[in-house]
Amino acid sequence: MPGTARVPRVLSIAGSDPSGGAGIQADLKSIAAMGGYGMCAITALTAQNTRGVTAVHTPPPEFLAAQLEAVGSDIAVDAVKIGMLADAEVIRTVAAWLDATRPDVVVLDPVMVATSGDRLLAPDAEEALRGLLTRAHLITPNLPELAALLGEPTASTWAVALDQGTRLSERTGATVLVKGGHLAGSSCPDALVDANHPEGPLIAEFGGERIDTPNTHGTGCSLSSALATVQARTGDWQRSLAVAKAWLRGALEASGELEVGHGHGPVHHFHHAQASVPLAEGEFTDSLWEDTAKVRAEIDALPFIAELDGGTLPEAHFAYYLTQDALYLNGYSRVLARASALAPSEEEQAFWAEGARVCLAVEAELHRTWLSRHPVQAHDAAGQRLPDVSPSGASRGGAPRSGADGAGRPGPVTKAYVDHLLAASASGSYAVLAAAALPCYWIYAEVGSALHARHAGRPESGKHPYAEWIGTYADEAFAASTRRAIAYTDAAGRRASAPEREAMREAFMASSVYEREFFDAPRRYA
Ligand SMILES: Nc1ncnc2c1ncn2[C@@H]1O[C@H](COP(=O)(O)OP(=O)(O)OP(=O)(O)O)[C@@H](O)[C@H]1O
Ligand SMILES: Cc1ncc(COP(=O)(O)O)c(N)n1
Repeated sequence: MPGTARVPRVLSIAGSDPSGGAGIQADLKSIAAMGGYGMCAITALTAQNTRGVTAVHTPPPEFLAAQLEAVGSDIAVDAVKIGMLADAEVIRTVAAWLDATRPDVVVLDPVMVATSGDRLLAPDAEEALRGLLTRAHLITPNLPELAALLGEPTASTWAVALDQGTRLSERTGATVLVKGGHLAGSSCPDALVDANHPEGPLIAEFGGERIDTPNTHGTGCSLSSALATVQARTGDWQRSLAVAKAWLRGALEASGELEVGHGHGPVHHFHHAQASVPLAEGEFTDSLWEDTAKVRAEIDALPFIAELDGGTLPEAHFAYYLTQDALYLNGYSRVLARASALAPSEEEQAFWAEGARVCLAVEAELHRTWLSRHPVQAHDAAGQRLPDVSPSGASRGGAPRSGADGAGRPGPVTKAYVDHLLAASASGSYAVLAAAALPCYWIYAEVGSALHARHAGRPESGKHPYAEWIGTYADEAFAASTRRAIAYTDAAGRRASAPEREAMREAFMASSVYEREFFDAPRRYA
């Protein structure tokens, strides 16, 4: 019975296209894309590419019969898709096999002429092809093929096409998929026509806008084999077409990403699965890092970095930076504690918990040392120059802190950054939270080690007002933690679903932008 196979075993009986866009190559990709197990019996070999067909070789029909026998004698076939048949002998071979096996789902794409205009069926084989139509459950001709099968001129309007489809359905007893791909104009409708429906003739139309792309090589092959596969799962042509058509639309839209050939290129059969392609270790976080190249270049070019490096950073800016850093660390500590709570392994749980503890220790140390030497000015830069952005002047940690105690108030960047991290915590996704938390490790470590390396190479470094601070950037323990944070985020990314990976990408980018803003905040708000 059709409509029961979880992984439908689908046999394509069709020609080979070595350029991979049409024929059995397109069929196998489409069947796999729809969750089926693809098989193929090759009717003919073509030499073709996206520009056209240069040669066709049709092996002896006995060899096709041997392929069909080999598959059919061993494997249950849930659905069959038939494509290029080359000549009348091949058609007779396929007809005999269908009569002997009577598959539950037979989709016949009556391939006659390629998109390029090259013939794929001998002219004298058209009559034999008409004879095969009655053995199909669904026939999927394009408009010129529909007309040729009826011996009529090609329809130039959708109404005439539907009328022709109805008559072909009447004559063959099959359902006909009338395809609007060859119509002129901006719409590209399809319709399932069943003239023999027990409750009267049925025409189910599926509208669609034409996608502006030259990459239409193999659309008919792909749609028919996708339909055969989904039909084996659902047993319902309308539901199957809705799925296959939406998928094909995405494949046409994403076709430009493939950059295959110079003529009519193929569609992107696995566009929907691109984001869940298995990744090698480090590949995901490398791509996150690559995404933020521009933001990181902007950080390197900030006056704050050059002034810190050159020792010319105004002390008020440095004090503002330290104050905000302490406030940030308090919020960040809570975020890391949440990462610990969500972590999938004890090793990761302990890592983030230790990170949370270290943040509080560093915050306390900042107050004890640097902030006592570089106090925030009495007017509290963040609180005075800007409206207080935190309700009740509370720090991210929730403990009320006024400017008067010297701890300062979170500036707009600190607040926005920590709020973004807290939102990632609230998402409930460990992967998204790890991606949001990572730039604070990774970008800080990179900026710090570059600054430290530049500074250490200079002889006058001893007289530098920020030399001691820059010295803290050479912390090997922090570099090691950064490597572990990268590895855990990478592993989470490799496990993540496609939408979760996308959310990770967005979270990492947003945090990287906040890193840039954080370094620039003293100039703007101190
Ligand atoms: N530019 C396009 N935009 C949107 N849908 C399209 C476009 N071109 C073709 N299609 C869709 O692709 C499917 C195949 O249609 P088409 O009429 O091109 O068949 P075909 O000529 O048999 O295909 P092939 O190019 O493989 O020979 C149909 O569902 C059609 O609506
Ligand atoms: C082997 C083979 N089968 C079918 C087609 C039709 O596809 P299109 O019309 O998109 O060229 C083809 N070109 N090659």
